[in-house]
Amino acid sequence: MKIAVLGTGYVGLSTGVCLSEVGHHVICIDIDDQKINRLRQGISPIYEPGLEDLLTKNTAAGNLQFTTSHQEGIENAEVIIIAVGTPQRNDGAADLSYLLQAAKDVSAHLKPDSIVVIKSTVPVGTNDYVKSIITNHTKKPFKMVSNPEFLRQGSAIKDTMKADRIIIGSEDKEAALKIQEMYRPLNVPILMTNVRSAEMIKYASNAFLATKISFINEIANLCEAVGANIIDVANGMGKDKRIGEAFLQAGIGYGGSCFPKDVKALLHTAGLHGVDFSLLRETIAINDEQQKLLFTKACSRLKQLKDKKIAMLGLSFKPETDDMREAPSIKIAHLLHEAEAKVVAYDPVAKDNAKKILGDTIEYASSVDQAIENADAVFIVTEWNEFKQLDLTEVTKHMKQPIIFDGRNCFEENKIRACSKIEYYPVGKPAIVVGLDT
Ligand SMILES: NC(=O)C1=CN([C@@H]2O[C@H](COP(=O)(O)OP(=O)(O)OC[C@H]3O[C@@H](n4cnc5c(N)ncnc54)[C@H](O)[C@@H]3O)[C@@H](O)[C@H]2O)C=CC1
Ligand SMILES: O=C(O)[C@H]1O[C@H](OP(=O)(O)OP(=O)(O)OC[C@H]2O[C@@H](n3ccc(=O)[nH]c3=O)[C@H](O)[C@@H]2O)[C@H](O)[C@@H](O)[C@@H]1O
Repeated sequence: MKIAVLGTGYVGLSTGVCLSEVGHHVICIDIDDQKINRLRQGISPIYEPGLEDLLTKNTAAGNLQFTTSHQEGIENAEVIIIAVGTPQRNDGAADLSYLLQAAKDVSAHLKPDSIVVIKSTVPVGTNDYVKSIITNHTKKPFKMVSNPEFLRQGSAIKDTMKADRIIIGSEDKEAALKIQEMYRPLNVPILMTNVRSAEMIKYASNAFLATKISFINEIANLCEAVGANIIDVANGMGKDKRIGEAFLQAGIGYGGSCFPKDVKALLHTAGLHGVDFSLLRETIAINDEQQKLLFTKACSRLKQLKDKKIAMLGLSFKPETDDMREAPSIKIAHLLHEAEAKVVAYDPVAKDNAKKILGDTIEYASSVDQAIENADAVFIVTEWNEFKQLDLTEVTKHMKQPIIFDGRNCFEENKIRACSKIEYYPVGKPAIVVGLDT
């Protein structure tokens, strides 16, 4: 099948690469010529395990092309997948400006009877709106399908090739069947729905997962207050199949390019329709507080943060990505900066993106050792494997005070107790102090 994909972000690129891998002819279009130039050289503009290999392989095989020309990309495509960004507007609603421009780009070049697929996350009703825009710009017949995406950054290729489900929303049976056919080689369960249900499934899924995280974070805070252990509690809850083990990891709140914006967008949609979705307001409020947790704990332990050296380990919103969008590290760095602490951060891959947001409010180390040297405290912000494997005895030896605030519960109790001197503050578990009087 000949497929055009608009947008080479996480979603467009992963989709394009995976569809080419299963034998389709894919041309990816982006308005960013630097991205397209890099992609043509086989360089991925994002850090995503496994992506570059498939990119090089399928480009060499001639299944995968890149262009900045909408005409070149769209004019021969049977299926046109729109995967442009839908960021957050100031009022919480989804900003559809990229999508609307993409719709115009599509209408200018589509060939008759092609299928336009919206993969971007869009509020209920947007597919219908886009359909009316394309109809206003072209007389050529076309069909629309809503096909939201559920991949996670850091495992985008695996999530696409082995998805739990594919949602195909359309009022047109023939178009739905053609998209089902396009995905058949992936051998993934497919659910056909109407367009509005497909749009809602995406937001409901993200909002539910975000709420699950806020719930477990509140339970963790309560565990700390009553002396319970969140790891055991989450384990015990997760064994119940109705609850499930996934997304019960307590920490310092969710971040990323989607949960924060999608929860707010759903709340906005609810408001527009007179539904008071107060649960989502709480999900957001709990998350905002949770992102301050390490700072609050450090204030209460160290009293005065002015001129204290804090080593921040991790900047990206989660491991295996260099994405800094809505990362908890941003709020933490701002709070520490306001408190006049000296922050030295290390992240295996997110340094360049972090610099664009945090500038010189913090310093950037090029290794863990450099960050922790003479630090008054370490904040573990992202659970990179590199940090989980740290030798805590070595780490604490190089610090001014052996105090660790672990926002991601990276270490087992026996590893911490093996240190000769440490003060270790996890999330939702009792603090551990070894070899010190506090
Ligand atoms: N990042 C993720 O993990 C996931 C994102 N989504 C949703 O997918 C959509 C895309 O997200 P990302 O891939 O993260 O976006 P992104 O913002 O990283 O990339 C979007 C790309 O689209 C390009 N673009 C904008 N207008 C264009 C046009 N008219 N023609 C061609 N290219 C154009 C931009 O230059 C950019 O490279 C969003 O709606 C997002 O909510 C859904 C599931 C997962
Ligand atoms: O719509 C999207 O963009 C995507 O959003 C999330 O994917 P992603 O943002 O890549 O990352 P997640 O692995 O879901 O993590 C999101 C945030 O939640 C946090 N999290 C996750 C799981 C958990 O148990 N605890 C927890 O605090 C992570 O640290 C991270 O900050 C969803 O998991 C994807 O299904 C969805 O497609």
